[in-house]
Order: sequence, then structure tokens, then C-alpha cells
Amino acid sequence: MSSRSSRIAITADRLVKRYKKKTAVNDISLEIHHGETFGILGANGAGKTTTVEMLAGLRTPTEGTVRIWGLDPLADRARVRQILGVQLQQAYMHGALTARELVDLYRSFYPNPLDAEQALAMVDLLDKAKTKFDNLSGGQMQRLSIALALIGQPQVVILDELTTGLDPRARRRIWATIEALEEQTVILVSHAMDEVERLCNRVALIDAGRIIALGSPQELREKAGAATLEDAFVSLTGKQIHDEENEDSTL
Ligand SMILES: Nc1ncnc2c1ncn2[C@@H]1O[C@H](COP(=O)(O)OP(=O)(O)OP(=O)(O)O)[C@@H](O)[C@H]1O
Repeated sequence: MSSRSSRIAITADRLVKRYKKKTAVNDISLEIHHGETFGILGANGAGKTTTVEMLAGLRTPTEGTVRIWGLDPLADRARVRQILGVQLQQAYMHGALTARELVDLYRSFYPNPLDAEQALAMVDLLDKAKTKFDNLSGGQMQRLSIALALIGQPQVVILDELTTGLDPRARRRIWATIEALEEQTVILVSHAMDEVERLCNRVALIDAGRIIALGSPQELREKAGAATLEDAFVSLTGKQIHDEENEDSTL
């Protein structure tokens, strides 16, 4: 783990989200440091997306508070929008706009965005600039949503299932892009152990809406006495993780 500033970029304090009878997130508190890449790992339905949606101000917590750079993402929506980039599982995208039009739209949200062509080139989509979002392949949509999350050079980036479904070449390319983000704070939701091991300084393991372990990938392996992060996950949660190589292992 590289040396990181101890300044806190994101605080979640006792977050709870209840849907009628279901408690999706059950008392999660976190402090994520400036410049850190922080992983959120958990089986299907563990509460990962609900957690990051609350961090991003896209979902209102039933209880608890979030601060991003000291701002409340619900009350200070306009200011938070300028410092936050989000790639979420279901992209809320205007399907009739072309890739280039979406890039231009997202550039307009931020004070210091990347150059439009640079952003498309970063995810290998320069040749799709004039293609409507709805006509992109799934992997191309995903790569575009990554570019849109990064386009504003935001201080905080939330990436949900960063490279799930992408081919190996695209994955490596995206990883290199994320590794190059020195100053930015990244929250990465993932099922892919190789991705978490490679990119994350620290990881929170979530099970049934709670954090059951938190530490560097190495600390989690040591805590579980496991050789791999995947073994640590299974040992600590008693569940298999759903990952790309093993689509049928979902519990
Ligand atoms: N709008 C909703 N209404 C009711 N229940 C919901 C809603 N959204 C999520 N849930 C439930 O909350 C739990 C946590 O969901 P969430 O999407 O946060 O999990 P996740 O860890 O991101 O899962 P996955 O890996 O499958 O994306 C699940 O049991 C889910 O069914």
C-alpha cells in the first residue's frame, strides 16, 4: 500500500437503509481517505450498491449521514456534483444521444473536464463517437460510463462493477487508467478478486448489510488465514463470491 494522506474524503456514519421489511444496509460506518482506492466487496444482495448509492446521494438513507469533502450529498447536491463522478450498475443514460453528445453533456457539469477526444480515447471509443448510446454493445456502454465517471476529473469517483463483462484487454486498459489516478479518491464495488487485489488499498467486506471485515487485501487474507482474497472472502462470509470466471457460484 502506498503512503496516503490521512485526510478524510468520505465519511459514512451509521448508515441504514430499510425497504419495507428488508434491511439492505444495517449500520455501516466508514472513513475513506483522500487519494485512496477503497473496495467494497460482497456477495449478490449484500448491500453494496445501496451503500454506494447513499454515498453518492442517489438514495436517501433511512438513518445515518454521509459527508463527501465535508458536504452532504443530499443537501449540497449542486456542489457535490462538481466533485463526484459516478459509474453505476444501471446507467441512467439518455439512449438517443451519441457517445460524443453524452461526453459533451457530462463535460458541462464540471469546472475542469478532460478533453472530449481524450476521454473517448481513454476507453477506446473514438470510433464510436457518432453512435447512439442505445446502439453501443454492452461492453461499449460500460466503457463509456467509465469515461463519463472520470470525465470531470472529480475528486471522488464511484465505480460499481468496474470491468464486469469486459474482455481481458479492456479490463487491463481500464485498470491502468484507474491506477493512474493519484490524487483522486476511488470507491470500487466489485466481485472480481483480481481487480480488488490489484487496485484497492483497503477493502470493506459486506455481508447482509454490515461490514464484517475491513483492511488491506493482505490484512484480510492474514485475518482469515487464507492464501487468496477469494478464500478469505469465503472463510469470513461463509459464502461464495459471484465473479466473472465462475458465473454459477452465486449464493
Ligand atoms: N428498491 C428496493 N426495494 C426493495 N429491496 C431492495 C431495493 N433495492 C435493493 N433491495 C434489496 O436490498 C438488498 C441489497 O441490494 P443491493 O443492490 O444493495 O445489493 P448488492 O450487494 O449491490 O448486490 P449485487 O451484487 O447483486 O448487485 C437486496 O436484498 C435487494 O433485493
